[in-house]
Amino acid sequence: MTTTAQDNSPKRKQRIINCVTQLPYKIQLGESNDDWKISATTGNSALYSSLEYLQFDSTEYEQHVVGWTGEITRTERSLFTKEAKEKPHDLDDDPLYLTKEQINGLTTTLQDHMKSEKEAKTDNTPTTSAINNVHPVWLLRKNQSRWRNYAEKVIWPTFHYILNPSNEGEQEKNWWYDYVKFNEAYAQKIGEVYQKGDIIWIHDYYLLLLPQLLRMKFNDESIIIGYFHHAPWPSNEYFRCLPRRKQILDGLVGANRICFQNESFSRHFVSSCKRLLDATAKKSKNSSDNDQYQVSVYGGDVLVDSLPIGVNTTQILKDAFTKDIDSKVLSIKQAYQNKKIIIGRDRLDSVRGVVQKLRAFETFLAMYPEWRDQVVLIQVSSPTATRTSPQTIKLEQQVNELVNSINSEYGSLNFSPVQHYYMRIPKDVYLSLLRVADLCLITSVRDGMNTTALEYVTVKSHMSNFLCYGNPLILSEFSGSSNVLKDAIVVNPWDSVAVAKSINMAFKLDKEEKTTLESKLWNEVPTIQDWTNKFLTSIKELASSDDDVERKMTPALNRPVLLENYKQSKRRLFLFDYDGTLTPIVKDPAAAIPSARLYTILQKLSADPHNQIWIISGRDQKFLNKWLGGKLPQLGLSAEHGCFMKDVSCEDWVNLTEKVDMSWQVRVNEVMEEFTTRTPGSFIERKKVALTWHYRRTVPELGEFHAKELKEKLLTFTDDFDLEVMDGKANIEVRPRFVNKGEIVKRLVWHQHGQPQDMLKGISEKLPKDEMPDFVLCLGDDFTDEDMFRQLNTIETCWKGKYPDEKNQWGNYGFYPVTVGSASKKTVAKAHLTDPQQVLETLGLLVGDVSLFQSAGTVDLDSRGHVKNSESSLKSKLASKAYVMKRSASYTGAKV
Ligand SMILES: O=P(O)(O)OC[C@H]1O[C@H](O[C@H]2O[C@H](CO)[C@@H](O)[C@H](O)[C@H]2O)[C@H](O)[C@@H](O)[C@@H]1O
Ligand SMILES: [Mg+2]
Repeated sequence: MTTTAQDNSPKRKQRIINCVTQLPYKIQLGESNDDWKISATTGNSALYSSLEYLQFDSTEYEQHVVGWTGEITRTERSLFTKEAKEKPHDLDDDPLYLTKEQINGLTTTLQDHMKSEKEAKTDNTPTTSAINNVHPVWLLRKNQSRWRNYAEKVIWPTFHYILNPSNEGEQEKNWWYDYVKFNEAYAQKIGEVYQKGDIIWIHDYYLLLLPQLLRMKFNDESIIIGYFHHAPWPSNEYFRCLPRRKQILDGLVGANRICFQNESFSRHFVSSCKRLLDATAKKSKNSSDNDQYQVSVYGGDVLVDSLPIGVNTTQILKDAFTKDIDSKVLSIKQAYQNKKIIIGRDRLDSVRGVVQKLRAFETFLAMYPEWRDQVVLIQVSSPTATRTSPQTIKLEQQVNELVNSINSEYGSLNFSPVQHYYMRIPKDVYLSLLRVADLCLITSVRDGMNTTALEYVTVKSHMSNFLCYGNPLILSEFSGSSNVLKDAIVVNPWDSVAVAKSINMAFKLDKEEKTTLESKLWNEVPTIQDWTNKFLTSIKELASSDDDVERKMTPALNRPVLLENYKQSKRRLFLFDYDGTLTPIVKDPAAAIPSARLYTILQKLSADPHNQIWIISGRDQKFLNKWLGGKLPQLGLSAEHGCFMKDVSCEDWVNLTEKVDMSWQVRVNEVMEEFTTRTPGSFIERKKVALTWHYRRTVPELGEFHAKELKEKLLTFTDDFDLEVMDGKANIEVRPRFVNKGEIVKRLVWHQHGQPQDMLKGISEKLPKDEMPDFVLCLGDDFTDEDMFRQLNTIETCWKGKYPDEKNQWGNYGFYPVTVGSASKKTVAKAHLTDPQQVLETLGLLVGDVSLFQSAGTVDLDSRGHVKNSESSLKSKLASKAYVMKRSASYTGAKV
């Protein structure tokens, strides 16, 4: 009998790679080249407290934080250096050319900072191990805020129901390219950090492309990616206004789980997937009894649900009830003796509802004269990054006018009912305001989750010595937090009268009523610990359940790699299916004709003597001749799923089924006729060899039902004739079994590139490899195209055995079998493109019509966001060297 030894080794912690838009630090360069100043950033308090929790308190997880450094600036004092005095403007837009040593030094400073934070949290117990889990994403290009433009100026407004007047102009296009690069820089950094088994957790709308990018990069089915969307998700009516809506959804659905702040945001998201990506979704309930959806589309089997973010209630209470804050509260109380205090703290942007709040307060003073002189509204509005934009300036003016008009109407020489502070306030002042408030008023017209509301309820849950326990909260129904704090006094901020009435009602609540309200509300505040653990637990469950289910996700085609390989190859073969690949599927087969764009691209591709292009279609010769052969004679054509072939620059077709008995056509036609009569809208397409029964124009349920029946009937006799009955896209097609698209592919690859074909001769596997194609892009949407992909895979396996040392720099032979359609579809292709539009974009990229950053791939970038080793990267490197020399000279006083 054997006994198993007990495993006493410490359990390995689950590694989490947490990807945030910006590291939780503000980074500044001081007097000298290595004088880094690190301080905490403001904003995103809930997310950063989750990072802190994972970093310092969680015993289950080992966290690695990947984030952009944010704009690296100079400290105020360093502006007074000799150089700064001489050339003040130079330093203002200092592009911060950093040397490798400086980058390493800064990384160490960040790690050390994290280490000392940990020591402070753990009561100064020195941390023995180094903390190597901050991984900065470097993007040091001039105008560092460029990386924010698309997210903040295009996505953010749309997600908050603000439509930009313009569509895709040049400027917006450049913003988009920077957005793509921003995401790519993350993919690259994660590539350096990732270990098999890690969970990748991505946060918010700056990183919407990252999930799919990671899938492309790792090409590893077991990789687990979770995404949490902190902002609101708009209804499809708004979302679909984004010119890049498809790319955005495509990027996102690379995740295994996509989670929102509440059910309506997840519902909107699913609706966008259904409408824009033709997704299907199954709805059920998750363990918290919230709606969850199993979305099948690009990246099939994506779990979509909601989990409202929380706050660190323990820490808030610890920070809010200190002696120092007691005295601050007292002084505020004294300043407004015998007055009720309403507080508000919002960012000053158009969706936080500061204007609505002021209007409601004005209405309140007008409607209830008894409260005049008895109430003060302390409104702290913090400036946003867009402070200098015309919209924010206009908003600022509007707010100032309202404040002045309320104060002049209802104030006096020694009292102003509105105290407006347009500034960021320190945490202790903020906590003092929460404590001192008799009422908190939140009137945002749209937000994801308003953490002020959660923090206020937390502070009011504490039996404070200033008798403000349970003071009420008025909360906008448009705020994400109203889905959580269901027992707040919920108002419509657009209805000033209703808000005014609610303020009056709130002031009249007696102690008991307040206590009841607060005790309910307090139970509704989610904690950050809970939120973090719930999110990660469900992601882990997803990871383990995936082991049981046979699930395969085909990554999106890595277009930058394709482009690079294309450029470096000399014998290129293109194998294109037609319907559903080069043209979108339409109701009438005769209407699916090539677009002008397709012609241009095919013309450009075939103009390159290194390229050979073949269209391998289920269509008949007549159709292909008319629309492709006649107009682009330089293409090779194959009709009826491989029954016929016409070589490049040749006029004659070869019939590969010449010797086949066609008597079956009569019988098949009879059966199809019978079904056509029974199914209104259906029709038969009679080709030279194949017969196709189409039911796209029928009542869908009836068409599908009869298609199934027809197939069963045909299968009863087609074996006798060695025929194949194929389920196409809303069609049933019958043709001889021995021909298929794969046979054509075999013939074309095992062939001396560029030489005429002898269609009736067999293939030779003895050809030298350097005479055969070194780049094959094969695209198809249907299951008949799987034969082509399978054939390419077989040839690749064969070459692996024959030419193990002749792979290219990407570790393959330049074969790209790519399916057009969803990532979840069963396929033997190695990658997918979503639809014919993406196909044209990809081919456009190869012929130079489309920018590399039109959509995401996985491009290696240098630390300044240029494509590695590109011309701009080299130029920037030289400029950087010169700049660094100049700078060190100015520090040492030397002349350059
Ligand atoms: O191999 P392909 O080039 O993709 O051709 C496959 C079949 O395509 C055509 O039918 C399909 O496209 C039509 C136009 O979009 C659509 O109306 C129909 O429902 C689809 O099944 C064509 O008519 C068939 O002959 C091809 O076999
Ligand atoms: Mg097709």
